[in-house]
Amino acid sequence: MRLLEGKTVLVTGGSTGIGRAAAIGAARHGANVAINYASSDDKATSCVAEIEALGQKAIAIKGDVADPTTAGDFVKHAVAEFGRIDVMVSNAGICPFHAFLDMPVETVDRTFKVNLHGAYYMVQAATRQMVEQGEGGAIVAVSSISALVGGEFQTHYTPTKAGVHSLMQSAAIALGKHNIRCNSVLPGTILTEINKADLANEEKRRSMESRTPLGRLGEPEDMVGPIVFLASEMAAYVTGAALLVDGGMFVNLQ
Ligand SMILES: NC(=O)C1=CN([C@@H]2O[C@H](COP(=O)(O)OP(=O)(O)OC[C@H]3O[C@@H](n4cnc5c(N)ncnc54)[C@H](OP(=O)(O)O)[C@@H]3O)[C@@H](O)[C@H]2O)C=CC1
Ligand SMILES: C[C@H](O)[C@@H]1OC(=O)[C@H](O)[C@@H]1O
Repeated sequence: MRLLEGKTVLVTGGSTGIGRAAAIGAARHGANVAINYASSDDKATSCVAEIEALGQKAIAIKGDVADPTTAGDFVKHAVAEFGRIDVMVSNAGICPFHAFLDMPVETVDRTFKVNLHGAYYMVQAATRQMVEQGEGGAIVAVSSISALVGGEFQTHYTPTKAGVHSLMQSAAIALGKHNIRCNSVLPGTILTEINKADLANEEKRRSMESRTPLGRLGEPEDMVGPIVFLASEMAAYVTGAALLVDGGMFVNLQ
């Protein structure tokens, strides 16, 4: 069953990792897709090519989500190409691991601006367009298990993921009257560029795996079903919800 037939889906941070998998997964479900990305031109181009090979339309628009003007520009390009938008997957994010006591101010500022402010501007720009269209829509924000638990080298990062989770709850209330649903997915540890260096430490990687009841870390593809589900009419009565996608890691305390 194709769950997003004829829909226009926007994905931020769609060049690699979870965003790329979500963009290609949405296309497999019948959507035309616009991706935003920051720097990986070749990967963005190849994502578009993969989507076109599936018989769907795609565009890639470069832009830093931390810049408040990027969001409006992204939505404008998508509407010019596809006529409307139906779904926004707000996914772009960074996690520059660093200790707390000597955390540079610039690292804190940048992480907040990309992960939280960027999500805010994107969700706002997408839903302004959806309200204008008058036919509802869906937002799926990529938060994290880190919205619920801490990380020694993520003191600047975990608050942004809690913020994204909270943004979806408040946006669900603000936008319910427009039939715009706002939900988040909370991935556990998914093997992508964001944690390649961190998980190159064999001991750390093994310890993360052993804490995961399903016995392995996640792959970007593991995020596709949950994101497509929340974006689709299958989730027509789901809003303000947060879906953990972590192989059971969160509940494994002892
Ligand atoms: N991997 C994991 O274990 C987990 C990841 N997450 C979240 O998932 C999301 C995606 O991360 P993941 O796929 O793992 O990481 P990747 O590093 O593979 O992908 C990050 C994506 O975000 C884009 N991006 C980064 N900064 C910006 C920016 N300023 N403006 C626009 N795009 C930007 C990158 O674009 P480009 O490459 O072009 O620079 C890339 O497309 C993040 O929000 C992360 O916090 C949540 C929980 C766990
Ligand atoms: C980047 C980390 O590996 C990843 O990011 C998250 O949000 C998860 O909690 C993991 O720590």
